[in-house]
Amino acid sequence: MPHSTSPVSSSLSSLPPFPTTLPHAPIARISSAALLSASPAASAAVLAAAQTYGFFYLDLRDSDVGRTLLSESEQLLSLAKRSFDASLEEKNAFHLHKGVSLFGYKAAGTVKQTDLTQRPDSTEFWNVGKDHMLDVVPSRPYPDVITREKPLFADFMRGAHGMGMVVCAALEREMGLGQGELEGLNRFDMPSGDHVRLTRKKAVQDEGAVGLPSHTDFGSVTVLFNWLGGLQIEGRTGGWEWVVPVEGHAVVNLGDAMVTFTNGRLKSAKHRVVPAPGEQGRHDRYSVVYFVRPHNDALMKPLPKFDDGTQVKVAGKFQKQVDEGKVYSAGEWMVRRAAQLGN
Ligand SMILES: O=C(O)CCC(=O)C(=O)O
Ligand SMILES: [Fe+2]
Repeated sequence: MPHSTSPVSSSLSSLPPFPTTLPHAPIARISSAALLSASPAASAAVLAAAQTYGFFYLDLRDSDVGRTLLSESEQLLSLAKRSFDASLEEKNAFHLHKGVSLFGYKAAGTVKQTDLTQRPDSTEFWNVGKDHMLDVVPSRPYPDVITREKPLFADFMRGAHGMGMVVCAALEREMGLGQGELEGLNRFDMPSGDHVRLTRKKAVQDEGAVGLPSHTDFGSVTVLFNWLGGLQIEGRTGGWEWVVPVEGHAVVNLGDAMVTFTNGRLKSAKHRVVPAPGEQGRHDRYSVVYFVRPHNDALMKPLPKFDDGTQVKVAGKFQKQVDEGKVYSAGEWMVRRAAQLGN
């Protein structure tokens, strides 16, 4: 592909702007080019973000890998539009199986409620496994609209996972870890829970609706593309702050596995999706997400440097067994966490 420095055209510019009056989360913007060249300042910015908000914007306009990801995220956005257009009956034929596997279709209204209002979520997903698109394991069924685009998924997955590894490498440098210590827990070529999630939340009919209830991601690194507001993170004083989509940037956040590996030194921030505000709410809201997860055989325990005989609490429900000395493999952990997703 010829080298290009021109910005990737984005569908963001065709949507109404995010209202200027709402509070933006003041999260850092970090250059992908700087991170790819192991810049100390960019690496330090990643660590600072990982210790405070647990979220940052990754500028993808300034590197080849970044620009490819931007262009593929746009292609996956149009695929998402086509794939959700099928009837509910057609989509439900591929529904995920609660407590067994995360992959497949998830209808709106089936995510476990965590918000005080206990209202059903209003977001649909297609969770498409990395192992299925890269032939690491035999694939489960997906609709044709997805299987036809296997090369696009595979390429996007490789690039997004690679960006996750660039983030891990920065954290290794900044935390005095061995080179590859975090990366080695998230192998792309081994069976894992890594996947692309396409989401759709239909244009707002009810402003009190829950897009996605508050949660933490349970893997290592999440690389997220969205085009309309709605994502919020818990600010440092406890209130919700808006993570506003920024042209040419992905939103990156850490999940619970990184909290476990570093025994609480890094943060997996609580976040949620609410209806897009103002004029934006008149449009269907989509997101394209890549979840880097530890490979299935990785052990969910602190790295030697951070192992002091105790293990910090994440996702309370399973803590009792951990306190009693149980070490989960990532594979077991994912199945248990997936059970919380509802069916
Ligand atoms: O759609 C978004 O902006 C966020 C989605 C999200 O948090 C998730 O799928 O875990
Ligand atoms: Fe999330």
